[in-house]
Amino acid sequence: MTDELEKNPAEPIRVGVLGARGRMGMEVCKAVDAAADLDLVAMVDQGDPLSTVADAGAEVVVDFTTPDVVMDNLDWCVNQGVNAVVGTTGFTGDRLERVRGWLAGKPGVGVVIAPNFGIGAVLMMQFAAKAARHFESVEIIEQHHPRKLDAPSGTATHTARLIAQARAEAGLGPAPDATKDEVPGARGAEIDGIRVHAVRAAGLVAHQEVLFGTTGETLTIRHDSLDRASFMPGVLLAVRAVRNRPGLTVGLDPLLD
Ligand SMILES: NC(=O)C1=CN([C@@H]2O[C@H](COP(=O)(O)OP(=O)(O)OC[C@H]3O[C@@H](n4cnc5c(N)ncnc54)[C@H](OP(=O)(O)O)[C@@H]3O)[C@@H](O)[C@H]2O)C=CC1
Ligand SMILES: O=C(O)C1=N[C@H](C(=O)O)C[C@H](O)C1
Repeated sequence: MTDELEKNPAEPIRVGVLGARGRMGMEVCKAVDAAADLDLVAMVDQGDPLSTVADAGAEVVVDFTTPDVVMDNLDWCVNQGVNAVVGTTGFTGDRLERVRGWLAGKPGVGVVIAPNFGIGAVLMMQFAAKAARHFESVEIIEQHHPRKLDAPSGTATHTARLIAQARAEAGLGPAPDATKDEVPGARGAEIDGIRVHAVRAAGLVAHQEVLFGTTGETLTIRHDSLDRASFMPGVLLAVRAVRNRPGLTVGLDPLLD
């Protein structure tokens, strides 16, 4: 039995990375390269043809590009029958529906899209959703490095949606707020009725606070990614799982259960 296993070791998963020269892409290439059960077969960035991925026989593509290009990348992957793990932001409900539509025509293909691959960040969102029904007030403050292209963050948007859903299920109305917005934007953006504030400052990586308030008490749930290495255990978990999860998986939560 041991001999058999030694003669036929499981084949490494062949992985291609899109956005390979970006901040996250470089970290993913390093993590995939260091994993014995994964084989980094393609590194694609702006200007490189996507066919590089197919030519290299990638079974799983990891996409950390930009919201502008990720849908075309994903459409291509699904069409080619390549599984995808996507960290790129910008996934509205409408976009997710389009991805589901593509996957309906390719039943064997799996796609995992997660707004945040940090295990602590996933827990922070779960804790926030759990706390939401107990507090009349809630605001989200996300803080990121100043080279981030989008605001608010995908994580903040996802958290706001989870909180709004929990508040609706608990029968909570809008959070109390008598303030008149003297300067547009002073009270932040509103996502599903939840206020979201985006801070950009040098020195930051990716951070989020969810501030809850009710009579005589507040609760702050905070998560800090201090290094992009924090996202790698979640990315690798998804890379290893996606081939066995046909269809669309949104968020890392089902992979952690
Ligand atoms: N889900 C999660 O856990 C996380 C998600 N993110 C998200 O990931 C995305 C990337 O973030 P980050 O790495 O910081 O951004 P970067 O700008 O550093 O990286 C994006 C890379 O994608 C490249 N690119 C642009 N267009 C294409 C294309 N068509 N094909 C291949 N590559 C392309 C860019 O090239 P060029 O610079 O030449 O345009 C760049 O090298 C963002 O949406 C961010 O919010 C980030 C961290 C964690
Ligand atoms: O751009 C980033 O850096 C990050 N993007 C993701 C987001 O928008 O939520 C995840 C994390 O916050 C880092």
